[in-house]
Amino acid sequence: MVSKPDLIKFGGGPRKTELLISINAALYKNMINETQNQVTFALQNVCLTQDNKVILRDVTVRENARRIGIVGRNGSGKTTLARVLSGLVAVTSGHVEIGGIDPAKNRKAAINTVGILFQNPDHQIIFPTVEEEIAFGLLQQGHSKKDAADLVRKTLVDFDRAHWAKAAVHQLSQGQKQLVCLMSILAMRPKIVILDEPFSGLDLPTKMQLARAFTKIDSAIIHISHDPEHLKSYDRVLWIDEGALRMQGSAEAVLPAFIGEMERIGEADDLAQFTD
Ligand SMILES: Nc1ncnc2c1ncn2[C@@H]1O[C@H](COP(=O)(O)OP(=O)(O)OP(=O)(O)O)[C@@H](O)[C@H]1O
Repeated sequence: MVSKPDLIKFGGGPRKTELLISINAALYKNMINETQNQVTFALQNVCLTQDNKVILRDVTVRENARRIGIVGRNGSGKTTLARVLSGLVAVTSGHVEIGGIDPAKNRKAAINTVGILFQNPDHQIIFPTVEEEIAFGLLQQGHSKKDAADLVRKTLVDFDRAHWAKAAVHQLSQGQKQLVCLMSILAMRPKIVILDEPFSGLDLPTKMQLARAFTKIDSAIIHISHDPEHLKSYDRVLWIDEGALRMQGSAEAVLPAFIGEMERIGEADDLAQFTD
């Protein structure tokens, strides 16, 4: 369990659905701000073992792009990699650098460098009202109460949600809570935003609305997903398989290879197997 101060505010369906998501991906790509920053990160021989289980296996990778996707099956290690990149988890061996820092060793710099949007907003939100939730990260960054309040207001206005300031978070829908988490992260102006399965559990209209909110992200983006549809428009994609880097390259190169392998596995019945 990650403590709140460490929870840096960063975190073959029906054809019609696929079509809508594709349209949305195209819309998203066109709306992306061309001045967006790039993510630079490098992992050198990164291994991570937790509770005697090897989760990341000798991952060596270097990337420098505006938007990087990370794809992989359930349990392949994507979320763990996101935690490593944000500095929430220290590696067992190897070296991690993102945005010019080692995020686990330099926590203060990490708060200003990387924001992470988690899969489940209920794991991220702890304050009763929207404005308190957004203010928290800003206060952690060292802003005065007044500056934090101004930045909260500005962020809400940027998202056309000024009327949400006093709203009780527990009364919001999952999609609305996810948007609160996103606003909390962006208010802090991180250089890099990590999105960890941000559409998980959301219905299609909510996904589309959240995807539009992502277009307001000027920071570089690392987007983690098991669904290749979400990463089609990304500059670079890493495929993580059983804790190791299986492939890296353009979305056009990696995603078809990933889909082919997923279909091959889907034809078989590996759900029958137990893993260690
Ligand atoms: N603290 C831990 N101790 C032991 N095993 C863990 C721990 N955290 C994660 N794991 C295991 O490590 C593997 C990778 O988990 P992780 O959550 O990083 O995968 P993921 O690709 O994000 O999966 P999903 O898509 O299902 O969210 C899984 O088998 C998980 O059960």
